[in-house]
Amino acid sequence: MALEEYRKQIDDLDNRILDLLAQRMEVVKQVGDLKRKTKATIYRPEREKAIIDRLDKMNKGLLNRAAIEAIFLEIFAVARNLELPERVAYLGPEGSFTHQAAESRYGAMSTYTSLNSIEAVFETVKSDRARFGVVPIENNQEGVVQETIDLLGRYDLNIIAELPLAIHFAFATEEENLKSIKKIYSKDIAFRQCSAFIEDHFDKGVELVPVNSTSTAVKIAKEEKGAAAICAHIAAKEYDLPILFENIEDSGENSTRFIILCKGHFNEPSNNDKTSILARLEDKPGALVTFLQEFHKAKINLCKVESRPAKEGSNFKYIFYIDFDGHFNDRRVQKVVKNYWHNIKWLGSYVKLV
Ligand SMILES: O=C(O)C(=O)C[C@]1(C(=O)O)C=C[C@@H](O)C=C1
Repeated sequence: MALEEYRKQIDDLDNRILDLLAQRMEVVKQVGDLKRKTKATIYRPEREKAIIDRLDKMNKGLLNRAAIEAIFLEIFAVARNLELPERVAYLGPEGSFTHQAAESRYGAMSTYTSLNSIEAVFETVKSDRARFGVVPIENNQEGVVQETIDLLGRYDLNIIAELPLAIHFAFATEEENLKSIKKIYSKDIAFRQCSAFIEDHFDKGVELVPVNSTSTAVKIAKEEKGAAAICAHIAAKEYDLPILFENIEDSGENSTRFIILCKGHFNEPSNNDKTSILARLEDKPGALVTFLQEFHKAKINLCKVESRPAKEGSNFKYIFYIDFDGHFNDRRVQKVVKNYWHNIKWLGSYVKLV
């Protein structure tokens, strides 16, 4: 068949897809009306997961799960926006990895606010200037983001979803020849994670200049002669700085887990959930072991236990951030926590992705 013939077929199929999408959005609009009347929650991640699970199961075509997910997450994002435009606050600046993570979930139709600190994201969601907040909670090379854990203790917000993102760094510059590069701008952490690339391509004469974000690095490299940036792909694209090398990080397994914050939101169980809590245990020998043994006895898998010093004025020396498998409403979980009501702050139960 000639190319023109194939294209004709594609055009016909696209027309039908668009028509079906428009029909879907008509129904979504009615769901939105209903939800607004009953004050029900717009964002239902467990329902979105159930749809993707179902489509993945029935799918007989060429699409794999990742492709189905990519297409439908965008459809859900448009749908949610139609039900109620949602503002998403994230740890900026524009072009940061957090921005990339936020866009991967909320798509191109949502309204975004870039903020300068993790606390500003918490504050913005708390005071209803944004419905959702996206912040990093841990990187598999660098460990947990302690500020996020501490803020989860201080603010009454819920974790409604986790977002794992593979972190890749790009090397971007206006220079065509590496020999012309005198300065490389980036974040400290990025220099550490791309040290082999830097050693392999540059001699000691090149200056590594740490700045507060990889987007700032891109902005400077765009203006300054002889400068380059190590940055997120999205940042180089945003400021139109040519990428010379992609994926320059030392380890191919660098990933960051982000969380989505929201006020007063409770996800229904999805059958594959994770729960996050903060536990304040008494400062006496064996308190943590006894508490954790309860999980063991109930056959609940612990995913993460992090200790943080309790801040002044508290009777407790340490606060423990704990992630475990299961929904807070599960009978097994309720059995464990029932003797610890006063010690526990429930942060959220959400679909487990990591
Ligand atoms: O089923 C719902 O509750 C909807 O609002 C519809 C819909 C969808 O597009 O399928 C949209 C948003 C929710 O996060 C989940 C699903």
